[in-house]
Amino acid sequence: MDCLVAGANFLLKAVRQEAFTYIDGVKEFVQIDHNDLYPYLLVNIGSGVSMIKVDGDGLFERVSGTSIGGGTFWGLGNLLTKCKSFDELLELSHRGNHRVIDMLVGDIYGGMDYSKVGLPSRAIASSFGKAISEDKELDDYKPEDIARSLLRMISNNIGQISYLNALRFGLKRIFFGGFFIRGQSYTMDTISVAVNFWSKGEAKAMFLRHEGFLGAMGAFVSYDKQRLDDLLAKESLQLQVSTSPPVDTDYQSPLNGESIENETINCIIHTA
Ligand SMILES: Nc1ncnc2c1ncn2[C@@H]1O[C@H](COP(=O)(O)OP(=O)(O)OP(=O)(O)O)[C@@H](O)[C@H]1O
Ligand SMILES: CC(C)(CO)[C@@H](O)C(=O)NCCC(=O)O
Repeated sequence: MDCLVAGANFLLKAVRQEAFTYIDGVKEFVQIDHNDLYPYLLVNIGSGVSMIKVDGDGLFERVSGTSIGGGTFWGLGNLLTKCKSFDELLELSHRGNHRVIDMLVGDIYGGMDYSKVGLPSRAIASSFGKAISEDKELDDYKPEDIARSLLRMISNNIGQISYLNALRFGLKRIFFGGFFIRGQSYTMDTISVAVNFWSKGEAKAMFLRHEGFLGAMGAFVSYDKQRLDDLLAKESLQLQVSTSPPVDTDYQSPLNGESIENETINCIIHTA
């Protein structure tokens, strides 16, 4: 966890366009003022989910978490859809319709909003709730609809718990990282919507371009920390970041092939 936090702190300080919001398919980079970074909530979505209040370099507390995370999506998705890989499950979820299985507020209130308590008709009243009210077996549902409901359920839940923890500690910023996100638009959109919904528009989810590599980056920078701190202080360090996948893996870039001006392939540290 030390490495995870060190990696997030380093990237947020060293990479010009590291954090971004993702709302309705629109990505907007957020300028981070190095002197006003802390405190923030770091939500790392790996197999499980850790929520960490970060107060400075090496200063952090794991304030919450949930076992319903990336491993749940992959594990339950595997059982329910029989897909063979995580990428196949994600791909399925892109094609699915969650309304087939999720019970919406409108399903309960005759297609209407439940305005009195601020719930729109399209809000999910109960994830997978329709599956109880119909005489259907698992095989009667399309794997893509199951995958979509599952992704939505898990992403919504993480977004909600994250916001409640930010509220609990008065944190203005929530950064989401971890290999579960993988720059996937639907995942990010759902988390953003959840944070927006539960905060009544007060908070915005922010994502990290190098979300899957926070721990590795932290381990790297912690190896010779004093030297890196000196270099950062002198601003003689440039980090060039990848917007393209490494050649020998099937890793999908968080930017889905998009490139950002003047930034190049691979994570290279120049010490000028
Ligand atoms: N190609 C992939 N194969 C398997 N899982 C993937 C893939 N891409 C993304 N994931 C997601 O990443 C999750 C694992 O993330 P990560 O490697 O960060 O977790 P971890 O280090 O095992 O978890 P934790 O932080 O709980 O210790 C998987 O559960 C899955 O949801
Ligand atoms: C157990 C760890 C910290 C391992 O990295 C992670 O998987 C996690 O945060 N799981 C969630 C545990 C919980 O808070 O219920």
